[in-house]
Amino acid sequence: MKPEEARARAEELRREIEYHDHRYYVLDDPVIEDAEYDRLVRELVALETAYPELVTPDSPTQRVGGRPREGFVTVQHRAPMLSLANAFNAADLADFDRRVRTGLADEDVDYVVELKFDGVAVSLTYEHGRLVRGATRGDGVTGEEITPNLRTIRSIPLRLRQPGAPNVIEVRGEVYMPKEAFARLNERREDAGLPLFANPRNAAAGSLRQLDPGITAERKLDIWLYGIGYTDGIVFGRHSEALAWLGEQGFRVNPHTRIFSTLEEVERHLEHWREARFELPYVIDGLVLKVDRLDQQERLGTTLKSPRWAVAYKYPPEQAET
Ligand SMILES: NC(=O)c1cc2c(N)ncc(C(N)=O)c2s1
Repeated sequence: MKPEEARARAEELRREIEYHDHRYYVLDDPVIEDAEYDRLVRELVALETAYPELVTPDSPTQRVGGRPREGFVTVQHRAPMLSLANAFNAADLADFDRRVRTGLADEDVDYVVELKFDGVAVSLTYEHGRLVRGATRGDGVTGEEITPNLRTIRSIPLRLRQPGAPNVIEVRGEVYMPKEAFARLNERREDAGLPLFANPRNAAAGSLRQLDPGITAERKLDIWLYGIGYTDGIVFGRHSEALAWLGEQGFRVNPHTRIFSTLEEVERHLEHWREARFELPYVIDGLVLKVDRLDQQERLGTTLKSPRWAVAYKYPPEQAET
């Protein structure tokens, strides 16, 4: 095969593998048999081995890369990752809603209501559509650079759907360990006489902060994306629009998000999830309410710590795992 044919075939294989990764890991709806998928990957690995100059950082073969690092580098988030004020009951919610409507001079308000995942908050930076950096939230301003670890999470796209990719976009989400994976991991650790993780959040945090990405890759982590930080080259009018765009770009966005325009509807929704959350294959500790229109978010602004346009409604902690 001539080099330019190899380059063309490698790019064709990458797109095909990316498509199937998206179907399998993001949509949970594969359209190819595992054996056929493995054949595609083997062909790409063979091509990249024969023509090493073909290897690109965003090739699906480069997910579990690099030697273990000595330590973690810290990075500054271009836009701070704020924490959320909490609401624990109907009175707290009514206070939040009143403050929002007062701040907006009684304009109509739509709330986007999303599940609140009990995992590790991370920020993914894409430049010209390619994943260039991943970091933990840290203290909201400075986080730990964990790009190689995040690249092992197969539902994280290494490049965005072209065209339409902005120059820079920081995407926020929560890395978590599904309940099933957590139970299996602790079983293995018990058999190996290792200390057990207390809960899926600790297991996710411990798995993400591995200096060896090969270990992270074994831990079956996953991610939900739910926010956008700094952007250059794209503007959204509503948070719900940003979520839809994330889904179109191939990100894993949670299907239980809803939009309501009255507090009564929000409260009915929160009551539904008070018990329904235990049926989910991942842990949530509440739900998050966000004012949908971004111009209204701007007008409400933030305190030093938290946005005035969002609140986390928390359920009482789950009974300790028996
Ligand atoms: N600190 C924050 O801003 C957030 C934290 C979380 C979280 N742990 N889970 C879900 C969401 C969400 N759906 O927006 C948010 S937002």
